Amino acid sequence: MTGEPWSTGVRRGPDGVVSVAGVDVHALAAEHGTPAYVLDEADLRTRARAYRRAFESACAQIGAGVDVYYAGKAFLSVAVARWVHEEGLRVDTSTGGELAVALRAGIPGEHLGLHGNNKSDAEIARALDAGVGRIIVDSLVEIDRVADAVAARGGGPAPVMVRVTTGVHAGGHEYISTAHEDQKFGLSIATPPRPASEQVAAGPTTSADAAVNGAAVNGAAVDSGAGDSPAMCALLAVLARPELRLLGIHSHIGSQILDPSGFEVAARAVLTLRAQLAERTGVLVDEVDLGGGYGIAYLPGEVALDPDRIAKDIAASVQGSARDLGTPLPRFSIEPGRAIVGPAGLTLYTVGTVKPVRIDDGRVRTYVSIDGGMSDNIRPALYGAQYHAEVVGRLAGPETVLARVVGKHCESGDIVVHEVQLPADVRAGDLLAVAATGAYGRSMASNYNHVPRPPVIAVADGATRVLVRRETEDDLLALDQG
Ligand SMILES: Cc1ncc(COP(=O)(O)O)c(C=O)c1O
Ligand SMILES: N[C@@H](CCCC[NH3+])C(=O)O
Repeated sequence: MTGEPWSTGVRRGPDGVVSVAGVDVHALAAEHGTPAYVLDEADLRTRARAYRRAFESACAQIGAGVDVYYAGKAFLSVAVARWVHEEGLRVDTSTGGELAVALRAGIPGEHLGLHGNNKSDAEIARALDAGVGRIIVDSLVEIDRVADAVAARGGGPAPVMVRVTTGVHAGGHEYISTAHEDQKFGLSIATPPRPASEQVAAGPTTSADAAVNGAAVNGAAVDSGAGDSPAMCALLAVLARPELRLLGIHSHIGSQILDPSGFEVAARAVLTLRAQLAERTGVLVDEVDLGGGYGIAYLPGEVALDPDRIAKDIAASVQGSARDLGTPLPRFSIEPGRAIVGPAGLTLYTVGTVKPVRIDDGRVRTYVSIDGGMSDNIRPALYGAQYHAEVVGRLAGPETVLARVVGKHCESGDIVVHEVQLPADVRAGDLLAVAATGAYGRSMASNYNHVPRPPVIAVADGATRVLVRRETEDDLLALDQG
């Protein structure tokens, strides 16, 4: 039991007992209880460093600068924000809550970004107070909202990027693919076909007018009047507001991407838009962000994207596109989340019941119920995501059964692992670990059925440390006003 999908600190001893970074699972369970998210600090740091180094070296080869932002939505705590920052990454946040964690960690504002398709005025104000390095605007109406907030408080212009959608559809599930057109994120680079009746409508006379006019209709307008794409309208709208400094263009094409070709297509599309804006206005934006989405291994035999390979490929395609377009290279950034924290985590559970169930084709499926479930890992229920599990507290015989690992919630879709071979003698009291749960496990956890959320325990050099404590029933009841 070494190698993917387990973190690099995971070992199985001769007695069959698994340890993480030198701490065995019995000690973990005795000290912290189950279920518990267990995070291998050295593994996480190594991955953060690997992404930064891979992109720095690939970008140095082509003469471009690069920043790597850790996408905090995958999992953020004060310690994790500090670790990734110590490893030279910046932090990308997508809500006021994530921003609060990053600020509590002491990350300087200029190393933070704020995303979100519906930022509140309070979130925008907090980002401006913190002096974040970039606010990624996601709609036309938000451009005015941010600019008005800057105008009201005075001070220098706020650095913004415009999030665009390139039409590239990539990723593991429709819900986690974010750059195709029929979804809520970003502004499309495609020019919408205009009904013939509108084609002779008099357009505004300048780019700035066009942008402002395009942005004015409750944020619903998608055309400046000059036949522009929503993305171009947004870029022009930003340039039209002196309270904003247009830093660059942002594109995130999806998540859990294992076929890297989508990144190259998106890079070309974004650089083309950058060149078009320069031709139109004389403004060549400095930065291009190609988002996150780098896929990891969830099952034995799956192969994660290799940071060195992907960095070289993306750098080459940025270089090729810039050359073809005759524009200088931009500074360049990426936002991996899952690839940094996903493989570093596992969830440790205790088996409660084992129930053989005869299924349609006459086979028997062994339902193994653990002490957590969809409240600590919603991904199988939400996306049909696949995970791998093993009995980790003892040696098991060679015989296995077809098992389904299920939770304790009142929901038949409460499945944590759809299908896995477990030891035939799997039984109550067994410790069971599910691999690669570091990303989007705790961060998407809920209190369904009033189940308190598990703690996040960091392990390093044979010692454990509670990063996020276990919730208690008292925590839940404290919210209930009677
Ligand atoms: C804008 C943005 N950046 C970065 C990420 C991180 O993605 P991942 O965790 O797949 O790397 C996401 C989530 O998909 C995102 O929406
Ligand atoms: N939450 C998603 C990924 C993030 C998608 C949003 N950008 C997952 O668990 O895979």
